[in-house]
Amino acid sequence: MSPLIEARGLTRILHETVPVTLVKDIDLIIEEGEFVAVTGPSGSGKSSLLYLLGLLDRPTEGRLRVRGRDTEPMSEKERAETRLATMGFVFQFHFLLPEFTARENVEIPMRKLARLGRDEMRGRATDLLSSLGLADHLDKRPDQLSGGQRQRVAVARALANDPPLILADEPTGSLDSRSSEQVFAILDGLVRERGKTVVAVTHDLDMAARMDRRIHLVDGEVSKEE
Ligand SMILES: Nc1ncnc2c1ncn2[C@@H]1O[C@H](COP(=O)(O)OP(=O)(O)OP(=O)(O)O)[C@@H](O)[C@H]1O
Repeated sequence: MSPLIEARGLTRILHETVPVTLVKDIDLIIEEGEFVAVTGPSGSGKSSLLYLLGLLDRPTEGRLRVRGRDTEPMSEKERAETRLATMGFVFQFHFLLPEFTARENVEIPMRKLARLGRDEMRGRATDLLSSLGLADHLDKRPDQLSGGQRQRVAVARALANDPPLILADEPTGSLDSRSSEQVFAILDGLVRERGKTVVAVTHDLDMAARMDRRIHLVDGEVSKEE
């Protein structure tokens, strides 16, 4: 079976007045069921790499395959469809829509994929939120939830379409240690119990040490993999 993600020579250069290299010549294979940390100093290209893997940005050189499919010839529409069906995103700041409830925020990606009927979407959002300990908060808006609860809603939203891959950018970066531990345990459980693949950017080296593999970036290049 093809790896979930296969990057070869992945490079992203911004062509400003002076060219800025965000990531350079990255070779990376991510198999299903792995929990992978992306670490490195501030400005080393961690988020840029995650955006490329998540088809939110296009490389200027190199190749990226998702489940064996070359992403280069894909149209924007195909990229968006691949993203919706294959990936869920969790960012440092939850980016929930403030005017919608927790349940509605989880339903939104399902509506975009349009695979399920209304009742099924509602049922699935309820189940996902309940499985993350939020059964009593389904109808609350983000401003009525704590930081840790909001981030759990964001995880539920990332799982809305049951994607094999979760890409997380500092998912615990804005949380206190107890909420961080909860969110980490949820991500870990997704890998261990539900066979998901999680790639998480983190500054937290203790957390990275508990993942399966670490990719360390310096100046946009992989300096160490362990
Ligand atoms: N739009 C842009 N214009 C100019 N420089 C940029 C732009 N986006 C990113 N950069 C630069 O590219 C480099 C990589 O940025 P990136 O956000 O990927 O790093 P990071 O490792 O995720 O950093 P942090 O840990 O601080 O979030 C940084 O030096 C950043 O300043």
